[in-house]
Amino acid sequence: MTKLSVNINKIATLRNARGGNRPNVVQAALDCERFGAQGITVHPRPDERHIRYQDVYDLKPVVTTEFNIEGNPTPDFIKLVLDVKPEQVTLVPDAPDAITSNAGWDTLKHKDFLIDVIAQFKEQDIRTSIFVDPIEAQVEGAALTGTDRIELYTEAYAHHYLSDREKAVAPYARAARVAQQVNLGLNAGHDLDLDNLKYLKEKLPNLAEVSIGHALICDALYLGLENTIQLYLRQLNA
Ligand SMILES: CC(=O)[C@@H](O)[C@H](O)COP(=O)(O)O
Ligand SMILES: NCC(=O)COP(=O)(O)O
Repeated sequence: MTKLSVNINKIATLRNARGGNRPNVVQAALDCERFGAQGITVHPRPDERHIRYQDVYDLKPVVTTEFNIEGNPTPDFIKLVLDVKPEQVTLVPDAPDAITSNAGWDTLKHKDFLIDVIAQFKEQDIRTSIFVDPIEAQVEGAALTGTDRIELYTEAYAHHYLSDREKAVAPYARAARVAQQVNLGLNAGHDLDLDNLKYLKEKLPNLAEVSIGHALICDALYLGLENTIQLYLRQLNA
């Protein structure tokens, strides 16, 4: 089974556009769970333009599914995660001014840094995942950091899916096989949507979890949140 974790950053973006508390991010997380989501993902950034650090503290006591916090492990982020103790932390090497995440870790170059940070989280029984491009050497490098899982960065897959889905998925299928060989759990995310999700899931049999935000929240504007979550779950479980 592949779990669906809903990334609620875009709910926070909408709220922040006006100030105030509409839509209510905590209520939205609870509703996502009520509608079938098996996890809630947040990705706080240093400028707090989406999810704020306070949201993360507010969400922890109420989220009853898997809570996944994503972000670049700056000292502030590490403190937040160690305070909140989510089920999973996903390390993403995004620059503070990047519009969204745009690359995976170089696990070979940053091996010592990742080993140190991952050890801090694992000491507190927080499952770790690191965001990587679908490159076999990077997956092997990830295994040397002590992480429990990797999250494959699926932007390239999503981008090329409509023109040639077989070619688009090939590096991901290879990376997934390497992950299995080196005993790493497998997550995936970025730009996944109702069109491209089912095929990815078919080609990556060991896919444990996807985190989806942007497209899912856009779909919910037209289809409603409950219906949308059900449609995504159907793509994963067809
Ligand atoms: C790691 C990743 O791909 C997501 O966390 C993504 O960066 C979040 O989406 P936003 O950039 O839209 O907040
Ligand atoms: N880890 C990926 C994620 O949380 C959501 O990415 P996106 O669906 O907003 O592109």
